[in-house]
Amino acid sequence: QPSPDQTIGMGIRSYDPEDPYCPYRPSLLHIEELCDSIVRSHRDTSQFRLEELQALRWKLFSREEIHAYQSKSVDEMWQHCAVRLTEAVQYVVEFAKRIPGFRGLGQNDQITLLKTGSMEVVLVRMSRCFNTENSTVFFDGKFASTELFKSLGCGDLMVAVFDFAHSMCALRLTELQMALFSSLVLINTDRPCLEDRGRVHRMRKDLEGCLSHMLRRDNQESLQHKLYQKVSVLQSLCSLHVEKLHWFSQLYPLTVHSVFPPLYKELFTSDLPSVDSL
Ligand SMILES: CNS(=O)(=O)c1ccc(CNC(=O)c2cnc(OC)c3c2cnn3-c2ccc(F)cc2)cc1
Repeated sequence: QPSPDQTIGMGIRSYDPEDPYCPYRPSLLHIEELCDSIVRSHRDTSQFRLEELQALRWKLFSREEIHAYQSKSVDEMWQHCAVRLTEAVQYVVEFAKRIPGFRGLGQNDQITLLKTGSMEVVLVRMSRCFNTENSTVFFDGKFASTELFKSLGCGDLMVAVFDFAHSMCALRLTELQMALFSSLVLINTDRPCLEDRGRVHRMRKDLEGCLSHMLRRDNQESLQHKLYQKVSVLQSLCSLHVEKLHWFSQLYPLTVHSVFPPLYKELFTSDLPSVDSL
């Protein structure tokens, strides 16, 4: 029997790795603590709670409001979206910083992982604010369909972004599953120019262990390969975004150079990243 001092509260035994009766294997306790930390970080860095987005889901833009967006010039609408996208990325940067171990990585590796992964996590998170019943996404305080983004001149990109959000909704991820998947999208050992790949790999193994443990616990192992299949779609979406940005910057070099948010430029153009914007 466990010694009395190991029983706290409602008969829950404290964790003592030396105790043969210990209910937790160190790895299981570690996994549960890691999951708690990651889902808390995800919640704290998602600008809206799911209930808030749910309550807003039928707040649609009027014809006049849509027409006003569609009447914006290409560069005006690009500026507007760049600001929104940068805001979403800033929350992802904050999420990354709270992933246990992330701040232990070298500064350059943190920047490399964010430069290549932050947009991917923004796209994963967009499924939280996507209404599959009318294919609208929460943008600027109301729900909008792809037609609102017409003046961007990136119809194919926006359709792909909406389709991806739709396909993520179909997986019906819990916040914990989305949080763990988002951390795995960021902590990716295949990113180019990583200096300490081994350290990223060790973080990733822990996170993979968390995801597979939680999928097993929820009896949803089939989700595992569906999630990993999303990674290639994410990467092609991000390449398309960078391609469109390159096309836009050819047409409006001054807008990108002097009006776009610095963080947006550092993450999505070939300018060398500077630390202070992260
Ligand atoms: C992520 N957390 S959340 O609480 O669910 C949450 C959800 C939504 C919003 C406010 N909407 C957006 O930010 C937003 C909505 N739709 C987009 O695109 C359809 C956005 C957004 C930001 N960038 N882009 C975007 C632009 C161009 C592109 F190629 C890819 C993505 C705030 C917060």
